[in-house]
Amino acid sequence: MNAEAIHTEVKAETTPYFDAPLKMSAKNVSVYYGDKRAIDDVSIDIPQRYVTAFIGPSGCGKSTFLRSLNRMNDTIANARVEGEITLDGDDIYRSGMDVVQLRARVGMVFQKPNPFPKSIYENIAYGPRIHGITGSKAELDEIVEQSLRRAGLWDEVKDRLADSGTALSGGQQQRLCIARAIAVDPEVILMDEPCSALDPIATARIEELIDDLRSRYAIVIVTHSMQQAARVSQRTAFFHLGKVVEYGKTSDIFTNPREERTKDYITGRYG
Ligand SMILES: Nc1ncnc2c1ncn2[C@@H]1O[C@H](COP(=O)(O)OP(=O)(O)OP(=O)(O)O)[C@@H](O)[C@H]1O
Repeated sequence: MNAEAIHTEVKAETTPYFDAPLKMSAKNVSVYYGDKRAIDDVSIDIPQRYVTAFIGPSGCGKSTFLRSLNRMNDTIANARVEGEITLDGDDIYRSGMDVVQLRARVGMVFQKPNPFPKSIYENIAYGPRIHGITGSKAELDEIVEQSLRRAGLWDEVKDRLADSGTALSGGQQQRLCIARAIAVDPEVILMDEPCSALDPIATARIEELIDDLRSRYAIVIVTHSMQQAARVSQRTAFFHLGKVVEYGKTSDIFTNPREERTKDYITGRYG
């Protein structure tokens, strides 16, 4: 293999920003709501087994961009995505892409915990069942237990799996939603301000959980809390007015930002 071929191969497997395997890549992505451009020509790579935080002032497009990573914007009538987003090199917007399957591979956890109004067990079992992941009841039981264990909820709910998911505390509900995302064996988990409705203790548990989960998944988290971004993420992208102003190692973004606008934001001069 010549030097150029080796270089190309390495580039294909790692992000240009970091020496980490690449999971998703967005190139020249713009997102419109009708005529309004909410995301303007964003290119960013999401590495495997890292937590990537999206920070930035309200309305700068973090959630819009996050939703474009699993085509959740498709559910918004006037939203339109331009550019290319790949998952393991495969264009997720290509024709013929199975969007239901994509959303299992790239799961999502929302700001407000949203368990189904069903039992704790059914909240987890529903996804594997509709995706045909499992055949027997014993296998399904196993997936339910394992997902709840990974989400750090098993010990609290193992004796009440038939109770309604909505009867749990807010923090438990959010861990249930994380368990529900895990149950369909995702590769990427998108989290849109997952702690904003939680108290500090429940928040700390979710943050610990995120840290545990990153050994298996690529995680992307939108957060308004810079302390949270600094605590849980290894990579941070600073969004402003629909653009990514700066993207890099979290420690660099918070201690040594290159851009004046990043510095202003992290020092609380605006936002
Ligand atoms: N469904 C929608 N229809 C029209 N405009 C929208 C829609 N959703 C978001 N927008 C607009 O797109 C821009 C980006 O919004 P977005 O929610 O992505 O920002 P954000 O950075 O996540 O904000 P926040 O931190 O407040 O949640 C904003 O101007 C917002 O008003």
